[in-house]
Amino acid sequence: MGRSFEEDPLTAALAPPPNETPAERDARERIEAEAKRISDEIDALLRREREAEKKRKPVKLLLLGQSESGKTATLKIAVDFQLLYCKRQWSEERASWKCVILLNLVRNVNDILDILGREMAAANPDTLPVASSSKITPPATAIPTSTSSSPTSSPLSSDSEFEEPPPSPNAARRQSATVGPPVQSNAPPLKFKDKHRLLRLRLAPLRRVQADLETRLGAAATELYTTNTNSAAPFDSPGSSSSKREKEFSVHSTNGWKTALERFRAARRRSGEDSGVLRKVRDMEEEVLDVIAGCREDIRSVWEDRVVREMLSRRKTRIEDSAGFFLNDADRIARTDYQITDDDIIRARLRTLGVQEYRVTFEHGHSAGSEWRMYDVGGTRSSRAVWYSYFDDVDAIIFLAPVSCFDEKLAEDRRVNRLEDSYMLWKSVCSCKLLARTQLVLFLNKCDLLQAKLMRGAKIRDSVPSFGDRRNDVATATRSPENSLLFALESTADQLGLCFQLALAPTRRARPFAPIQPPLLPEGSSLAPPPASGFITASLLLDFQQHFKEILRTYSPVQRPFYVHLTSVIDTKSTAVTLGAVEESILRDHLRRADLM
Ligand SMILES: Nc1nc2c(ncn2[C@@H]2O[C@H](COP(=O)(O)OP(=O)(O)OP(=O)(O)O)[C@@H](O)[C@H]2O)c(=O)[nH]1
Ligand SMILES: [Mg+2]
Repeated sequence: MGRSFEEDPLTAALAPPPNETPAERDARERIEAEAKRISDEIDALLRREREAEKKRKPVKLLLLGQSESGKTATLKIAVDFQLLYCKRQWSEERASWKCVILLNLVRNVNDILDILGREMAAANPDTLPVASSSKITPPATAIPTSTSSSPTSSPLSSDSEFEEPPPSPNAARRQSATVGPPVQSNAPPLKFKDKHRLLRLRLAPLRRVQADLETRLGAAATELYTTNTNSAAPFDSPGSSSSKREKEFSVHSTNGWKTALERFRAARRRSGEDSGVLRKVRDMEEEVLDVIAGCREDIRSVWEDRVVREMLSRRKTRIEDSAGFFLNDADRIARTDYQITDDDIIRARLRTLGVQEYRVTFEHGHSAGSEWRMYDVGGTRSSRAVWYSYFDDVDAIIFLAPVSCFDEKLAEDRRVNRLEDSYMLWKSVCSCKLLARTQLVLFLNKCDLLQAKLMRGAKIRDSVPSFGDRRNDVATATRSPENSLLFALESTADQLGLCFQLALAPTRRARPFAPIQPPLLPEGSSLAPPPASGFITASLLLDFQQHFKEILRTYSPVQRPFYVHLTSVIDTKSTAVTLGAVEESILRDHLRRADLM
């Protein structure tokens, strides 16, 4: 039974005094209002402190996916375009990317020269190997062959320098991985001329440039072409197989491409100190640039040569789709005054070894005040064993699946289709109990390359058995009016580099991931179907999405939303928009999790 008003001492104490005059009441109410204001302020302060406390716990984000899926490219954009805080750290690093870009360019050229050499030898065995007594004038400068070579001797001072060194063992492996066998066809034989022989001679110094740059940059500079790991995701059972499995590299936050670049910087510093004493050895980067700049015209000639293009096309070799392709930019890059651009850095290819950690404190936007820890991992099969140790307490994973690779094999295991590998890896991530409450964000990446590939007539059903009878043709894309609209939307969005979020609803519904800029449909456009290639791409992307979504739904220990984005990560502007949306969503989840704790 409750107490009466008269009996409750608190109520009695708070009640206005009896016989209160209007002036006394005004004064009392003013005091009470002021007390309430102060109390509200204290409440707000406490709320802010609680929020800040939640934010103080770092947001942990992992980038996962197979090798060459675009993890490091995504991280570069996150750092360079989103996280202004570490601009300075980044700008220090960006200069070092120059040598990576030069290596990428030189490698493009040497890959072509290797094929050219073999084709010429096959076409006319008498002309090769190249005679050392050739009188061809080489490019004006070259770099020392190795750190042990005498700084005073000119690398081009003897005739033997005109001999083409055989491809390095790694180059040979690279060849077998990236270049198919000569295609038997009824086409007339290719007509190689003296010009091709001269080009091979004049570009021969680039082999040494490549070898030197690879030596300086270390293991990250070379791709991995074999592995003793057969499993897509050796982190599945950490207690057994993965912990015992031989690891490619140890886990170390300073390992990998940062280390590779630092090695290069250190070499540069040492070279600078030496030159202060003897002035015999010029700065490595300048020397590399001198050689490459001396080869500029020849690089252009070989890349624009009709016979060379025909040769590559007959072998179905698409150097332009390979990671770190810079031949179309050779005119701009092969100059002594080459100025590196942001775009070059995003497109540069350097393999990640081990795990790279980035710690960033946001100064602006939704995450202002919160610390983010981002981990970029090596994606080759033998690197995956170390991933598991980073799964604990992770807020979100951005999983990159390169969809253009549906007809390619893993470089490190030529028996495995790259798309199938992504499916297996995604399945392992989805089913991992430690990640049961982690937000998974899927990037179906390399949509630009997928579009280009489909326009050239590639067929997915020929390459991906798990795709069954689904067909990547226009009829499939137009199977229902509802889907037509969706395909049109997605196809258009795809062309704009926009993104979609699909909920785990039974019906297929796509909605734009806010905030989206530019608008979903460009001004003046309608929902009229885009060209057939757009339909094909959209159809395939939907099938890819559906497959990934089914895996998530089937194997997740706890049901969770399916977040998917269609990306061409090298399109920096739209990727920055996507990352903004992802950041907001991850932060929201992070704060919600903190509330539950
Ligand atoms: N055309 C195109 N190229 C891309 C895209 N995403 C990444 N790349 C390029 O693909 C290459 C490989 O990307 P990386 O970011 O190095 O791949 P990674 O996943 O970090 O690979 P690992 O470090 O070996 O695990 C780079 O040259 C990128 O510039 C894309 O959407 N389109
Ligand atoms: Mg990487």
